[in-house]
Amino acid sequence: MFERRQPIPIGEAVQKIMQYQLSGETEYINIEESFGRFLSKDLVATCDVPHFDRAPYDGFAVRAIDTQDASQANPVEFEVIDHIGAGMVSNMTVTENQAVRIMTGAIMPEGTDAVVMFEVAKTYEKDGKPFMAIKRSFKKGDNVSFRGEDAKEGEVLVKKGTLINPGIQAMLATFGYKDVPAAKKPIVGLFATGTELLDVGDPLVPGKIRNSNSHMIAAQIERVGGIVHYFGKLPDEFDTCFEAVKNAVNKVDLLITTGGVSVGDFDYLPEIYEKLGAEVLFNKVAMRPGSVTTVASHNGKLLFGLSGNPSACYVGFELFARPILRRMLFSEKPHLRKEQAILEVDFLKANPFTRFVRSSVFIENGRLKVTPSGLDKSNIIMSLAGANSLTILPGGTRGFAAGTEVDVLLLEDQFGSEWPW
Ligand SMILES: Nc1nc2c(c(=O)[nH]1)N[C@H]1C(S)=C(S)[C@@H](COP(=O)(O)OP(=O)(O)OC[C@H]3O[C@@H](n4cnc5c(N)ncnc54)[C@H](O)[C@@H]3O)O[C@H]1N2
Ligand code: MOO
Ligand SMILES: [Mg+2]
Repeated sequence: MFERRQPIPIGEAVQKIMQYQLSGETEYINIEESFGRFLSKDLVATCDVPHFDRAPYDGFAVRAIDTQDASQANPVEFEVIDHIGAGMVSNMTVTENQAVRIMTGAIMPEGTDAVVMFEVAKTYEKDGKPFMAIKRSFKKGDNVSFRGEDAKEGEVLVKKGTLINPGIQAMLATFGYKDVPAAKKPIVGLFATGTELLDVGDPLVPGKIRNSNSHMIAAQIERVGGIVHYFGKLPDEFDTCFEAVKNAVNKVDLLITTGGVSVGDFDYLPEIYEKLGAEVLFNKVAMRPGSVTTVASHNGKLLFGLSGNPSACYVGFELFARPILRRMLFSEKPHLRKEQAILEVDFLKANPFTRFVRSSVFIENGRLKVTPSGLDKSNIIMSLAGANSLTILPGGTRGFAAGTEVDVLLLEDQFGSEWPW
């Protein structure tokens, strides 16, 4: 029997999902493997950096007080009593008019409080002993890199949930994090449903198409930070699909299917959820594409029934599956980052529902601009390639003229947002 569905607002649908406090887990991984992972604990400075006062230049470590009378007319002379490079420690204590020849990175010798760069010192020997003279004065602290100037012990430097980038790798190493607390990657199960589906290597035959959704979503899952567990494709047969879904749920943290969620005669996902005894959170959302996106919960797991239509599937994943996965990766801003951009071209389709247009944002003269990345229909694949954003065009409108300021969700930005709608 044909079932008429009641669409719910997008924000409500997202909230219904986010109410499931799926918590992330920590695993300690070797720093060598941590690039591109998410921190599961705040990164705290375990020591001051640097942890000793040091020279930032090659030159001479001196006592500033001994330089105060130096001028063009009155060079001041220093006896050079030691010579150290980075990693070496002088055991001399510098007293009046003495200096230590010091290289960048070396610890400041006892008694010294300023560094004279080679460029401003004249070096010579007297009675076989090294000396240097300067014609200007220095203040205490001149050319010294102080203990703790980079970071202070105990400081929280990076929040949990942050993607580990090369700079964070440097921090982790600096603070001795041989083992890095990282968010365990959520395992996302994936089925593509559809009797029409061929594998990538199969030749085309009438009525059948190659399964592109599972390859697309696999990449989306990885982009978000999860691990894909692809269970394969399923024909539109109730019993086969029911058994497959039932067996898969317990093997993964979250299960995604594509196709078979609408009201067609071979769309079995709604009945599968019913037979499983799953609680359907929603089965229609006031949006385009992806209106048929259905999400259910079963045994504490979320089941995402994404549309079979490629663009609808793509958008459904980004709006509904991404945030809960990012939450499992400890993110405090798990949603797509929202920004404003200027619409570059007219978009004249009337919008009964809020529309998420696959689009391409770019910066021109310091302004964020956006243009659709191709045809805007939910069965379209090609517009996805150039999409780095989704333009949000609110429902109940008759289209938008070029030059209008619109909201965009950035697909490849790691900053995220707390709650964009
Ligand atoms: N009477 C109605 N018909 C439809 C409605 C509706 O409200 N009333 N909604 C339409 C909308 S909107 C969408 S979106 C689709 C959603 O359909 P399903 O999610 O049930 O998906 P399927 O029927 O299985 O497939 C739809 C379409 O996508 C192709 N497909 C499926 N899987 C893949 C894949 N893995 N790779 C590439 N392409 C795939 C499939 O061949 C179909 O062409 O329903 C509308 N109908
Ligand atoms: O769910 Mo359909 O994708 O609205 O276009
Ligand atoms: Mg269908």
